[in-house]
Amino acid sequence: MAASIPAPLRNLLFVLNPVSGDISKVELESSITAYCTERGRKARFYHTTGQNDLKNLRHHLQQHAYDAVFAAGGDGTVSLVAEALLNGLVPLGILPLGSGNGLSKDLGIPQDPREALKLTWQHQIHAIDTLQINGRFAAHLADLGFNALIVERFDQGDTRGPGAYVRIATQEYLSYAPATYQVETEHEQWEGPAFMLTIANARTFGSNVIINPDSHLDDGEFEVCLIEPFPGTAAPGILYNLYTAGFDASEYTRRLRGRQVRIRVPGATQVLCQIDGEPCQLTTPIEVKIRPRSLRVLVPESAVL
Ligand SMILES: Nc1ncnc2c1ncn2[C@@H]1O[C@H](COP(=O)(O)OP(=O)(O)OP(=O)(O)O)[C@@H](O)[C@H]1O
Repeated sequence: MAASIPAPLRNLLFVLNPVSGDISKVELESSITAYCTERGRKARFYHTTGQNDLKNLRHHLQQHAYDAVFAAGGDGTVSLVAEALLNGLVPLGILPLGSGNGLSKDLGIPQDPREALKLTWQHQIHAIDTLQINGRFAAHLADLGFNALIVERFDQGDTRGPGAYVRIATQEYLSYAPATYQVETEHEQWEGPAFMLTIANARTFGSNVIINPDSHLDDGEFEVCLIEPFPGTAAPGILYNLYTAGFDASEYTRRLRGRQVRIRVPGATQVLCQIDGEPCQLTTPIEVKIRPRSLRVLVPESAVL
């Protein structure tokens, strides 16, 4: 992946989600300010509210000039800031504060937010692909099927963290009824029932599940990763594969690749989806398109994407 040698980023905006992570945002703001001031950078802060954040952030970015905008929050905040910066020259930085932090992991960004602050003065800038899913923005991973259901239940629940996610997944697994999908790329077609179907721009979920090994964020294509219904006896092997970059090793998994994909769900006009960790309903057929190299991102100097 080609990287450009960046000019120093002096004027920085930090978009903070006050409710993500269990770190004090007051302390975080003062440590960011101190860190930036020591290095001749100017830090400003923008707080999300959970209401009209995209529209309001876009308006703010039209009124002010920044050299980089950092998302300080979980996957939802990262996706929000990424969408606001889409197709522009200003790069996205990430201070991971959520429970998953998927895109930051795929970009090789340190998971300690104070370590990630180094990106303000030591970084490479890369341009990565993003996706358009029924007109909605996606930077990382989206799902139909089982994982979308778990993300929705998790979102509705009071408890956070990996433990809550595993508990919900275990409860839902026993009664889950897979839907049938028809997937059509510009190269091939596939039809059948699927336990889950991941629309993958990236490689790894925040849970460290590697759903799309050997993929690249700037290759101008994305993958549809399918896990077909499997007997309980196959579950440990599939799980092992998912944590060891062996997605393709199972007879119950397959991947399709393309720049444009249409997904039909016979009998359903609306389906539950999760996009970058946020649940939503999508009208069928679902149309997915790649936006090649449409987002500039800050990554550590040592990162290999
Ligand atoms: N001030 C706020 N009050 C309530 N909700 C907010 C506020 N700001 C943002 N949100 C909501 O927070 C969600 C995004 O959260 P985010 O993903 O950043 O953190 P998280 O859920 O803790 O992390 P993760 O997605 O990694 O689990 C969005 O649904 C957004 O609408």
